[in-house]
Amino acid sequence: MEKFYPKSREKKSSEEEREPFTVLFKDLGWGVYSPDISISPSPLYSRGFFTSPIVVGVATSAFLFVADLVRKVDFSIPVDFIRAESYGSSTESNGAPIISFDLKVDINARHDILVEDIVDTGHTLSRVFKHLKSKGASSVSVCTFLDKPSRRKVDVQLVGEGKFYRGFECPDYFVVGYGMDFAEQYRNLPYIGILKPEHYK
Ligand SMILES: O=P(O)(O)OC[C@H]1O[C@H](OP(=O)(O)OP(=O)(O)O)[C@H](O)[C@@H]1O
Repeated sequence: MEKFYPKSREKKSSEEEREPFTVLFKDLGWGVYSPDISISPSPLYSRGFFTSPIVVGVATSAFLFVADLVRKVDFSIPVDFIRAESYGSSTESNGAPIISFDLKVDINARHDILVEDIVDTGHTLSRVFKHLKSKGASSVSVCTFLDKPSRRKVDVQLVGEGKFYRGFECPDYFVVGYGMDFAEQYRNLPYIGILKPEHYK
């Protein structure tokens, strides 16, 4: 199998050989995030009319990216989580995610920034968008750490003036770490790895 290593590393150690994953993105510091990802207060803020957008993290996998992202915002911003379940312990989406955990904050007439770890088939995003729209969101933007456009099955229809921000395009491998799991394992890896197929096939 083709393996992804940072260009600077030519040889893998025997320890890496034993790991169930190969490293895809290692240094997840803010510096490597796309400069496209920025959250700025509206110009009305200075006139006292500013209403902050609401950060909506998609649980569970986005929890680390949400934590890193909001700590880079230098004004008060509400944060809430929603859960849309589409994968069990399998590596394939079942194509029909359900909202199994809903927001606490009122998003009616507010601008939302939906924060995801990865957009794959687009089913989860599509379902959550529909839900946020039904709750009266004025607009919904997406901020995803990884984007796997090669696997997209449904078009991402942004809500209102919403925009699509992404950190990295992800090759078509099953990735774990930085919040992402396989059967609830590996979420706490401080980097992103490609799970070796022999561990899930
Ligand atoms: O674009 P899609 O094909 O819908 O896949 C993307 C979704 O799948 C993952 O969540 P998952 O359902 O695995 O739940 P988790 O966040 O609890 O791990 C990921 O966090 C996204 O929310």
